Amino acid sequence: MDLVNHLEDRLLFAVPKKGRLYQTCLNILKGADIKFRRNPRLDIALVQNLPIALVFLPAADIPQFVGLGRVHMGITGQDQIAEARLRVGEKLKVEELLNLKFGSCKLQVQVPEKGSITDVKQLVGKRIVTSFTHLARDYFNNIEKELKAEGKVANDVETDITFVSGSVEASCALGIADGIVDLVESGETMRACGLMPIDTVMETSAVVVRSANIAPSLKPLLDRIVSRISGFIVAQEFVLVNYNVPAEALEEVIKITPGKRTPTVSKLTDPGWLAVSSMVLKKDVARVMDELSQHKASDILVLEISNSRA
Ligand SMILES: Nc1ncnc2c1ncn2[C@@H]1O[C@H](COP(=O)(O)OP(=O)(O)OP(=O)(O)O)[C@@H](O)[C@H]1O
Ligand SMILES: O=P(O)(O)OC[C@H]1O[C@H](OP(=O)(O)OP(=O)(O)O)[C@H](O)[C@@H]1O
Repeated sequence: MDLVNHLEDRLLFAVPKKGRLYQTCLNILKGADIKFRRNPRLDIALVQNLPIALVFLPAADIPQFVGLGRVHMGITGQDQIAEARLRVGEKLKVEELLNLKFGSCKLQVQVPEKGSITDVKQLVGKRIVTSFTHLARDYFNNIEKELKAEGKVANDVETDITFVSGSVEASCALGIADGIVDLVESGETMRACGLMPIDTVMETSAVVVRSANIAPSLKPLLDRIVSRISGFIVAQEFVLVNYNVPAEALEEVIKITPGKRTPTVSKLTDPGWLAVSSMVLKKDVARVMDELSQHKASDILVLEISNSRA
């Protein structure tokens, strides 16, 4: 099929084609009932049940495609957006719509654990290797400016920033860098390479973005997709906790499970008892169950939420 001739009037949605964000993005598309079949050789896939075309791109390129209006919306990291803003400048019109709360990590300045550098100021005038050259340049410009104003370094000193596209952590060991600027999540890669963090340039997570100049006719569909994705993300974050409680304990247990908006309280056939149903953050569920038990709640059930809508 000649895909290009099928793109007109479709909402173009950019999705990372590989890397850390890829699999979760596929889960999100499924959760939003966006059905497609992708020919592995093609980076464009027509959605079967909605007038959307998915465009599979490197996460680093998505801000530029969205920000210059070549695709209408996308998913990428805030780090990539910040880098693209510095690279492209004012022409980049990209708007963050929704934080997806995955792909969370920190962009950090790292140096060899066993070296003499312990402060970023010591890296001024030295060699930095990174995939985020614009963010690193901006970060070191500020430090250089400060040190120059204080007369602590000469005016012509400039930190050397070199681009590599991956395996940044190998740079110090290979003798091409005195420090690096790279992403850290668990810290395993950093530690395995004998590096330690000395500062954080920014924190990042994956977000849904849209182009600032999108045709009004596409806006309702874009809003519908964002609402579906948002519902799916909430469903991933929360569980539903149901339990029974003596009426006199209601006030106390509601403090433990206040819900996302408010809990549902229903009568039971036994007039002294009530049933409560409330959304609880997955990460808090064990503590919440312990506290409910201590406050006379019984028959506590935890149910997965497969999807939700605000
Ligand atoms: N370790 C990590 N933990 C969480 N999120 C990460 C991590 N590494 C990267 N990310 C996020 O994912 C985005 C894409 O990074 P990734 O390195 O996966 O991309 P890639 O270069 O396209 O893929 P690959 O490294 O496989 O070539 C980053 O910009 C960041 O927002
Ligand atoms: O703190 P950690 O949990 O170890 O994660 C950090 C690593 O993850 C990313 O790279 P990735 O593995 O995606 O590959 P890359 O180095 O080729 O970009 C990042 O660039 C770090 O190398």
